[in-house]
Amino acid sequence: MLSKREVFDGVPEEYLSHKERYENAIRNSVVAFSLVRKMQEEGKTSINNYRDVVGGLLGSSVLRDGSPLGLHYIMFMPAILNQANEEQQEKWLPRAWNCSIIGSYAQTELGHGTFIRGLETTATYDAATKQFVLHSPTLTAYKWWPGGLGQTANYCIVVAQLYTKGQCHGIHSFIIQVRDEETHMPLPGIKIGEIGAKLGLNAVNNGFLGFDNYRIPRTNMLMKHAQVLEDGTYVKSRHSKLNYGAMVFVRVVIVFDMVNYLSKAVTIATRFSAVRRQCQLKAGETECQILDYVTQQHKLFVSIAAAHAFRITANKLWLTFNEVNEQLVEGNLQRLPELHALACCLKAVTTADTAACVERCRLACGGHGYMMSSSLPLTYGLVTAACTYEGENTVLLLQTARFLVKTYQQLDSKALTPTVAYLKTAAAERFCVGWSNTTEGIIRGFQVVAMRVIIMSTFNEEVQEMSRTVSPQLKEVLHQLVDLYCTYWALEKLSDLLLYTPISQKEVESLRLRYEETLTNLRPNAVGLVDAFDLRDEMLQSTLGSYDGRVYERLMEEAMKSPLNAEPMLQSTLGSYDGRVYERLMEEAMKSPLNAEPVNYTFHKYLKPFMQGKL
Ligand SMILES: CCCCC/C=C\C/C=C\C/C=C\CCCCC(=O)SCCNC(=O)CCNC(=O)[C@H](O)C(C)(C)COP(=O)(O)OP(=O)(O)OC[C@H]1O[C@@H](n2cnc3c(N)ncnc32)[C@H](O)[C@@H]1OP(=O)(O)O
Ligand SMILES: Cc1cc2nc3c(=O)[nH]c(=O)nc-3n(C[C@H](O)[C@H](O)[C@H](O)COP(=O)(O)OP(=O)(O)OC[C@H]3O[C@@H](n4cnc5c(N)ncnc54)[C@H](O)[C@@H]3O)c2cc1C
Repeated sequence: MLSKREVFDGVPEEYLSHKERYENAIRNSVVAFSLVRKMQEEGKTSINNYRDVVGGLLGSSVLRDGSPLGLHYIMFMPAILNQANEEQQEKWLPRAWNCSIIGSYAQTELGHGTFIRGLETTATYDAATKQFVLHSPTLTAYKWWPGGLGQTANYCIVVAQLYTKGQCHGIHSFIIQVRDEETHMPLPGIKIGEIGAKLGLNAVNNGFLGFDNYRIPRTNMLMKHAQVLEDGTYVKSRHSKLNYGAMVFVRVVIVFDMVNYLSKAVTIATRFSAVRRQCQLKAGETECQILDYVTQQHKLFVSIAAAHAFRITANKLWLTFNEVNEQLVEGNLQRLPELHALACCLKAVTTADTAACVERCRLACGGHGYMMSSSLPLTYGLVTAACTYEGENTVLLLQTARFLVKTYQQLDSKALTPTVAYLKTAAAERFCVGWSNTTEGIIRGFQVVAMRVIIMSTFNEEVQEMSRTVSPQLKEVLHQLVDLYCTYWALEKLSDLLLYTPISQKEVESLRLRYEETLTNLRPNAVGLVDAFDLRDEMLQSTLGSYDGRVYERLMEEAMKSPLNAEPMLQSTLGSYDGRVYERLMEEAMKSPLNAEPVNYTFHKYLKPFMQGKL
């Protein structure tokens, strides 16, 4: 098994070229996902519960900047489970599950990502041959972004506008082979490659895909929800948005992902803050730990509380997701809009907050936080991408707003679904809720704010759940975290509270004092709280956050690994753009060294043996 950082004669991956990063990612991924296959064979993971296993691997040090095989598990397989009929699942799932085919998910195009009803790729049914003809009518119709598609996947789910009998029926999903299974060469009518270097996730091998009147069998349209019969008759789905199911699933999974990244970043920053001594609280004294500064506590402690809040929320969202999907199977679509709104809101809020908190953790570590070896810049690159993919955050919050406004408009005529029932209470109190500086008082205040602006999501604290299952000592600390999280956001959103609740100036002042008291109360447990995330050094991969606190020795050891300390010069930088966006993006993509060859050597050396179960 490859050791976690030994690649290319011991050169850490930060110093690899773009092409070497990809080749290294393939080597690491086939080894890592062979473990998943071994667990499958031993019955330790199944097609319905591999999320934790794959999620753990994708967040691990072995695949620290993503994996070309990630989308296979994250979207290709869930899309088959969610949108293929039984016959199609029998045909495709076993091959996907044992990785004898590697898939991706191709929805976004050069010209469209958010407005998916505007996608340009067409799938036109030819009844004479019982085939669909896939075509990219323009450059902007090229699929752009699908993970793993550049040089790795040989199949993918393609989302295209379905035409039959001269009529367009909107976007539908198709499973399409894009490369030869033996040679890995792109099939005739397929134009494919990778899109080039990105801010982060440079091991994911995001690709582009164009079709030139490419034919597939009718039965390659995923037909669980809608169908096209042999004569071209279109049978529509019970609900037009059931085809969006794969996106809802990934939005739910992303919330769990944010818990992992936020826990990692705040562990690194808190431990470093306990080791780092800088300046004196009183002249003549020894320099104090920077963790003793209230300003440092203000930067970090709310991230500890947020990691717990997000974990509780993610678990609750996962329960809701499974409940609603069980109801969908029984034909009950009643809670689908609520699930969509929840998944949109929580994906947007947790990714935006995590990106902000990870950046704050980096800033809290001074210059050492800016080092790649701290792992904080890499973590930021990973989480900030999540604000964009799987639905850009602004757009997803608008979806939630749309649902809340609609719910409010039906407040008196329709039973409310569980997660918006608070709107009834807030409405009943006619916004004149009395203010109290308690956790419950703050939550109620936000419910009133939400009621008024109908775009704030409310924060469901699971305090009762904690009091049943934890010791008095732990309960006290967890309550401190709850208090911290609520008072932090009450102070952050003070303008709303002042506008819409009767909070008084005196109460704001005591809220501020209470906030600082809570920081002080949490200080003695801060390192213990991040130790409780139980993240091994191998996971953190950080010179600043290692458990033993040997920060400076590690910084120097890592610095000495730079080839710059052994050689005079390294690569140059790339050219800039002239404003012709799509053509320039494609021209830049074609500069990638990966696109210079039809098939990278790692296919024959690693990927093919892995897919044939010979590794
Ligand atoms: C399993 C292993 C896990 C491992 C975990 C490890 C790692 C972490 C995980 C993930 C990270 C890694 C990789 C990420 C890969 C990312 C891949 C992608 O990015 S795939 C592409 C994603 N693209 C999008 O998300 C596109 C965003 N746009 C949309 O979703 C839609 O365009 C829209 C914004 C929702 C608008 O759709 P539309 O225009 O059709 O609808 P509207 O007219 O706005 O609304 C009409 C109506 O429909 C309702 N609705 C909309 N969507 C849904 C839905 N999904 N479900 C249910 N209902 C929906 C909407 O509410 C309206 O209802 P009403 O008001 O009643 O009319
Ligand atoms: C790392 C990464 C991996 C990805 N992986 C995949 C993948 O595997 N498969 C795949 O299909 N896609 C993938 N994507 C693409 C991703 O889903 C899209 O980037 C995303 O949906 C946003 O679409 P866009 O990039 O076209 O931006 P746009 O939709 O053009 O948005 C650009 C800006 O316009 C704003 N905007 C757009 N519409 C509205 C509106 N109605 N109201 C207000 N503001 C609006 C947005 O808020 C945003 O700020 C990936 C993207 C990234 C960054």
